[in-house]
Amino acid sequence: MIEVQGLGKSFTLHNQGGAVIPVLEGARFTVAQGECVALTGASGAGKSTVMRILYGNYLAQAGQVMIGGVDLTAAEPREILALRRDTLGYVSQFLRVVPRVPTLEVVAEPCLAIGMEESAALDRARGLLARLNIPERLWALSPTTFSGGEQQRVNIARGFAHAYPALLLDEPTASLDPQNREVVLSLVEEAKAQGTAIVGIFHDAPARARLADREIDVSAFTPARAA
Ligand SMILES: Nc1ncnc2c1ncn2[C@@H]1O[C@H](COP(=O)(O)OP(=O)(O)OP(=O)(O)O)[C@@H](O)[C@H]1O
Repeated sequence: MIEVQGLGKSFTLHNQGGAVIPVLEGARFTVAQGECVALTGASGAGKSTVMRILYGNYLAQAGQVMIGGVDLTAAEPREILALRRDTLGYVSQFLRVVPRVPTLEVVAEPCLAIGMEESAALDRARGLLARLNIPERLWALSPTTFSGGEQQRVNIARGFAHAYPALLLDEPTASLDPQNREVVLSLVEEAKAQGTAIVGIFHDAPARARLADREIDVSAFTPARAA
């Protein structure tokens, strides 16, 4: 489902004399349907950079990233948007929403975007919000004023609304209480069971041990630095 080959990435700091920071070289891995792969490696090794390349936010200088038949290193912006709508989900700790849109619509939106009937999309959103313990009195309000933990849970509900074939998880259990952490772990397990290919960063080591079938240490892809 996800195939990374010969991936290379460096950053050029144009406002700092054009300094070049090489981060990845020759990165390669694959993630099959129903498999969860955890990215590991010390801080600064490049975990977030790999995730951003996989989501099409950063462009790689070398290599290929195939997700659901689309090569992200060569795709047009509209192809990336279509991939994100249909195939590739991303759950981070942080919610980014349009102000004034009610929570229920925020969560239902990915299902509406793929053409699901409105009543089914709203049912799905209600089910996820209830499961993630967002009080029903909040569903008609915009999540912009919610607490950090509530926003994180709304974001998770939105990320799991549509059963994406591929899913990127950036610390999905960070700062959750034990009960909601357990709900999120179950959602990830259900997605795996449905065949979703998952790449995640989990600083929560017990969560990583439970969910990940394999770990990939991205420091193996650090370019050899000239002495
Ligand atoms: N937009 C950017 N511009 C310049 N350098 C960047 C950029 N993004 C990442 N880097 C550099 O790439 C390297 C890898 O960073 P990255 O955030 O991917 O590491 P990480 O493994 O996710 O670290 P952490 O566990 O601390 O989040 C770092 O040296 C960082 O400074």
